[in-house]
Amino acid sequence: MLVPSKEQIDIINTVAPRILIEANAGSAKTTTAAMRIQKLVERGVDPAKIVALAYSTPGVRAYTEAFYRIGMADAVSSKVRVGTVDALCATRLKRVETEVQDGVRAHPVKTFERAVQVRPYVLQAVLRAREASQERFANDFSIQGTGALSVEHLMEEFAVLKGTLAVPRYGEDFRCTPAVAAELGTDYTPLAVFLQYERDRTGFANPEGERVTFRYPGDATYDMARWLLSENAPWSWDKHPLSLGIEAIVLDEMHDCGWAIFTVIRALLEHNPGATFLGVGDRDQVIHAKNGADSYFLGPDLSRELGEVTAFPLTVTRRFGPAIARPLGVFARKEYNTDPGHTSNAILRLADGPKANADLITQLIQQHKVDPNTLGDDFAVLLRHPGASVGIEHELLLKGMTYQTVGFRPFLQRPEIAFVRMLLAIAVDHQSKFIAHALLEAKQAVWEFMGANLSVLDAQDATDAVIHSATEDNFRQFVFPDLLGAADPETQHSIHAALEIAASNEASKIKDFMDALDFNRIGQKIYVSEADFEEVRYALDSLGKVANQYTSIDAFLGAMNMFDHTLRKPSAAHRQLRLSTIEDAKGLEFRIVFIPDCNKKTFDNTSQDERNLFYVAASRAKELLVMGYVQGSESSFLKPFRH
Ligand SMILES: Nc1ncnc2c1ncn2[C@@H]1O[C@H](COP(=O)(O)OP(=O)(O)OP(=O)(O)O)[C@@H](O)[C@H]1O
Repeated sequence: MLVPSKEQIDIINTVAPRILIEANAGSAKTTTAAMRIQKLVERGVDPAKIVALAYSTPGVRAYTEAFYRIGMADAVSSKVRVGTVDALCATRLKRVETEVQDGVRAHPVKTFERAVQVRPYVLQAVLRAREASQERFANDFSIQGTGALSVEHLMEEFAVLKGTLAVPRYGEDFRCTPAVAAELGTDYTPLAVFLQYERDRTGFANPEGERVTFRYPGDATYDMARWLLSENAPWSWDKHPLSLGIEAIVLDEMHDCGWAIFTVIRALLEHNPGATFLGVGDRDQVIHAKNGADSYFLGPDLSRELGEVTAFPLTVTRRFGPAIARPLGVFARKEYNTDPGHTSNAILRLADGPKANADLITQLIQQHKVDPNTLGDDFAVLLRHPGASVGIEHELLLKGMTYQTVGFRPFLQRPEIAFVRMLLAIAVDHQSKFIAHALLEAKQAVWEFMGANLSVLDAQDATDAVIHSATEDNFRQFVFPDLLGAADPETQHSIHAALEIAASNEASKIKDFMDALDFNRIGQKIYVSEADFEEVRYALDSLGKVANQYTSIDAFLGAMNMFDHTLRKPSAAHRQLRLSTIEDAKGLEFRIVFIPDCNKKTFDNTSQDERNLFYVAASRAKELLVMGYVQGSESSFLKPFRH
């Protein structure tokens, strides 16, 4: 059981209605928030009337772990309404939207999780916005052609426009002009496409009022926030969706809060009179700046927005000792106090390539006597790029070690890898079969990468049905040739060429096979974000290196099928080594943290986001932080850890 410090006791007991804590990573912010929730319950507040919100899913997990750490009874922790702000908004809006009106129940709004699902809508909006701009701003509309190559950039702009709530906050005078776009910090083209996309998404032109067709992550918060600011909200004021009888609102990851989230929080406070507020954050952990996060909300102006806010300090880092805190403080240029009795260690280790990284992982597990039963909770490998995981995963499998991936799929479940495996299997007529799950993923991947009609909204459903039902033999013999026949001539050409090369069954030809496949061109049609595409290129490149280690393509495919069996055996997460993205480790902590590839190429010091990602990763370790690097290529971020 944790004994609260004097600073924590002050926070737990204060009667101040609005509280803000800005403090370093590991300084017990989430734990203190959990302690305060516990105290409120002891004082008689119904746990079901407490909402504990976070920006991200890992932030939500951090609450659960903090509840456990402080020994909160299950009967209490299971009642507290824990979730992301976006999930809360989605649930509340669903209530409004599926309400029976005039005897008719409205259709539920679709939820899209993947960029590829909204891509056709973005492309459609590009066409329509260009048409609409012909009259007055034809010269300012900069996207030529279909806009396929601009989708990534457009979606980034959309995320900022939504997170900052820029358009609804502009007021009545808003017009879509180059001048207004500049005022909002964007350009005319993305603004025009954004407005069109939103019109299509929300059914804005519908005379009976808006009818939202789909939501992408962040949209529920955006819809809730913009309706809160408008006079045409789809709810009546006596049935306000945020009027929940809540008595306390806690917001973790407040550093990721932008105007959209803030507007929802402010409305929650307004519509739940008497509810107290506790916000916690650390501005060095902003890794979602591109979604409109604004450190304004951690500053003194918060009082202007919410009424008097009392700031409380948490000045001592509890997670790790001086050996990690001192260099981390130098890195983040801030003071880092620790408990001097807390021993921890930060070390740099040479590790060049997947085998060296996998060897280091197993060595660390042995040296530090990590209990196999709690491996997943005690040891985390935090990756800047999931694509970098392919080689490491393969080496771990060769050692007979299984693992879990957090924030990305295991390499054999990556669509681009499933696609390549299926093509290779067809090329060499490989006889050992895909296991059921892997087969479905491979068939879907082939369709996705070869689907000629991605911009047709309904095509996916129809094709999905065919693909679901095809056996592997049927798929290879009939569906695949059909898909190939329907693909564009360039795709046909590159796939034919690639299949011909792979037919030799020589593993050394894999590189030529990949080149012929020309994934750069195929992928351009699929990936919305250049960063995603980079990951995919990296993953395929690594797969090529993996395949090269086998005597033939046949042998490689056989091994992959075997690994599929091993990996898909159910096993408890806490027993499996955790390979996680840094984003997905936010708010969490582990006894040992290993950050591979702390090289210039991986952490290149180009943006604040990049620095903050390293800060988040390095501040997750309780006892031992290990940073791997390649001689002569190390990132400048390691400097403070050298002395
Ligand atoms: N009173 C206490 N005594 C000892 N350890 C404590 C105390 N309070 C918190 N801790 C420990 O401090 C560590 C960090 O806590 P927590 O995760 O709440 O920090 P945080 O500030 O939310 O971190 P981050 O911003 O990195 O997510 C945890 O291991 C927790 O158990």
